[in-house]
Amino acid sequence: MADSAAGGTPESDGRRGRRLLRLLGGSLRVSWQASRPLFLTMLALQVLVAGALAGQVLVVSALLDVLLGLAEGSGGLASVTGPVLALAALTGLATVAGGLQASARRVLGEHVARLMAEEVQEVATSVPLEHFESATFYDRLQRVRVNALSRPFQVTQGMFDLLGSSIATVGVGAALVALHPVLLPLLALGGLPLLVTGRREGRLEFAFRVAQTTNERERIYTNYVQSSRDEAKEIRAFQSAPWLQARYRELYGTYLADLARHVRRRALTNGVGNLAAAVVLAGVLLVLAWLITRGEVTFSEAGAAVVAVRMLQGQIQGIFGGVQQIFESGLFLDDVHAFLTDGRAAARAADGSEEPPAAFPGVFAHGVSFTYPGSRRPALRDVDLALRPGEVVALVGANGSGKTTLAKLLAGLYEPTSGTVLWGDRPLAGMRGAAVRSQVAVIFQDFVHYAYTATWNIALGRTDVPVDHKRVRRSARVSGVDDALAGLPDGYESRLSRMFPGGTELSGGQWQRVAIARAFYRDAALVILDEPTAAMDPLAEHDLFSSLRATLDGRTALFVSHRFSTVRSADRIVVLDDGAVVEQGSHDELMALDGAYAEMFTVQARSYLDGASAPTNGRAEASATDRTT
Ligand SMILES: Nc1ncnc2c1ncn2[C@@H]1O[C@H](COP(=O)(O)OP(=O)(O)OP(=O)(O)O)[C@@H](O)[C@H]1O
Repeated sequence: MADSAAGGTPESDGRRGRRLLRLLGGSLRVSWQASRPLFLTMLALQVLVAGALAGQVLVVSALLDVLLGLAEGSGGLASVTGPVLALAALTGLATVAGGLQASARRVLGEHVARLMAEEVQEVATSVPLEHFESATFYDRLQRVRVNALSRPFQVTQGMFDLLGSSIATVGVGAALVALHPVLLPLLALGGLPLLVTGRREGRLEFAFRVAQTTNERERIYTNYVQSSRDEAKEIRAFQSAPWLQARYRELYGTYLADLARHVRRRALTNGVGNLAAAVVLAGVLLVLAWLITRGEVTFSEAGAAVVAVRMLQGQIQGIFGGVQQIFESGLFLDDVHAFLTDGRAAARAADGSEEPPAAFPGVFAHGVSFTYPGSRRPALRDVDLALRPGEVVALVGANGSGKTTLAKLLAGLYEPTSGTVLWGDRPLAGMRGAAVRSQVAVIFQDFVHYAYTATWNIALGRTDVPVDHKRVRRSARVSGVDDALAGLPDGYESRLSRMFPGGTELSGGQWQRVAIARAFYRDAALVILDEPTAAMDPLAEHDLFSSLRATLDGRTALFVSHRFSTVRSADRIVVLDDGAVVEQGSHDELMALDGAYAEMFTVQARSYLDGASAPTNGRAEASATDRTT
C-alpha cells in the first residue's frame, strides 16, 4: 500500500484543496448514509441555534433603546415587556435547541462510527494475506481503526459548526454593520491569525500521531499481554511481569516525553493565534469607544455593539475552529480514505474473475517458489506437487521446512513468488477467490478459538447458508467432540470462553477437535489439515485417522503431521526439506528408498520403542508404538 498518506508527501495547494473538498463531500455522505433523520434534525437545530443567536443582538439593541428611553423618562414599564420576553424566548430557544442538538450529535456520531467500523472490517478481512506480514500495514490499520470511527463525523460536525457560526455571523454581522460599517471588517480580521495557526496545529497533530503509531501499538500489545487470559499463566510461571511492566513504562515514558514536546509546540501556535485575535478584539472595542466620543454611535447602539462584538467574536472563533477541525480531521480522513481505497484495490487486484469448475479438479503446484514479503530466504523452492481428486496426501519435514507455507499456497491464500498453482488445468490466480475458497476447508495449527458458542465455533465453517444444527452435531461426532460439547452446562449453546458471563473452557485437544469439526462442517471438496492432531491423545488420533477415509467420503485431503503413525496411512507422502520436495511416494515406497523419510520414521519409531519400558505414560506410548511399527 502506498505510504504517501502516512508520510505527507509534498503536494500543491490546488490538489490539496480538491482533495479536501472530496473528503468533505465524503464525510457528509457518510453521515447522511448513517442516518438521514438524525442528519436533518442536526442541520435544522444548527440553523435554529444560529438564527436565535442573531435574533438576540437585534433584540438587545431594541431593549437597550427602550431602557435608555425609560432612563430619560419616556415610555412605561410595559414597553420593556416585549423585548424582554423576546430575549428570554430566543435565549431559551438557543439553549434548548443546543441541548437537543448535542443529543442528536451523540447518536449520529455512533451511527457514523458503526458504518465506518464496518468499512474498515470489510477491508481488513479482504486484503491479501501478505498485508499482514508488514509492520507498515499494522501501523496504518491501528491509525485507521482509531480515526475511522471518529474523524468522519468530526468533519461533518466541523462543517455544521461552520454553517451555524456563519449563519449567526451573517445575522449578528448585519446587525453590527447597521450600527457602524467599520466594526465588522475589523472583527473579521481577528479570525485570520486563527486560520493560519489552526492549519499549522492540524499538521502538527497529524505528524505527531503518525510518528507515535508504532509506539502506541507496542504499548497496546504490552498492555494486552499483561491482561489477557492466555498469557496470564505463563507470565506468572516465568515471573516475566516486571520486565513487561518496565517495557510498558519505557514505551509510555518515550510517548510522554514526545507528547510534552508536541503539546508545547501546539500550545505555542494556538497561543499566538488567540493572542492576535484578542488584540484585534481590543482594537475593535477601542474603535467603538472612539466612535462614541465622536458621536457617530449612540450609547444604546454602542451597548448593542459590545454585545454583538462579543457574540461575533465567539462565532468567528467558531468558524475558524470549525475550519481547523475540518483541516485536522481531513488529514486523518485522507489516511482512512487511502487505506480503504488501497485495500479494496489490492483485494480486487489479487482476485481473478474466472469461475472454477463446479467439481474439484485437483490442485497442482508447478515449479512453485515463495518468499515471504520482507524476507530474504525463500520458504519454498521450485516445488512440484499434485493433489488429485480423492487423494489423501501427507506433508512431512522438519520445523521450518515449508509445510504450512505450501498448504497456504495450495489453499489459494498466498500467490507464489514464481511458478504456478493450477486448479485443474487453469491457474488458480485467475479464478474468483471466493469461489475457490468455498471448495476448500483449511485448519491451521494456530486455528481460532472463537469466544462464541460451541455451535458457532463449528458453524463458522460455512456462514453463507443458515446454520444447520444437525450437521454441526454430525461434524462434532466425526471429530470426537460431540459428547464433550453436549455435556457442557448449556450444551452446544455454551460459550467457549471465560471472557464472557457463563462461559466455559475446553482442553487443548477438545479445541482441536472443535476446529476439525469446523473443517468437516464446511463440507468442502478439498480438506487441508495442518497438524490437526498435535494436541490430541494418541488414541483419539488413531480413531480419527482410522475413520478419516470414511469421513472424507471421497474428498481430497492434504494433511501436515509430525506423527508418522498418522502419516503412513496417506496415499502419498511428500517430504519437504528446506523448502524443496526431496522425496515423495507411499509409506512402503519411501521406506524402501531408505532416504530422509525412512530415517525420520525409524528415529521416531525407535524412540517410542526405547521409551516403552519406561513406567510413565506406558499405555499411550505402547499404543503409539503399535501403530508406528
Ligand atoms: N509469515 C512469515 N514471514 C516470514 N517468514 C515466515 C513466515 N512464516 C514462516 N516463515 C518462514 O518460512 C519458512 C517455512 O515456514 P513454515 O511455517 O512453512 O514451516 P513448517 O514446515 O510448517 O514448520 P513447522 O513444522 O514448524 O510448522 C521458515 O523458515 C519460517 O521461518
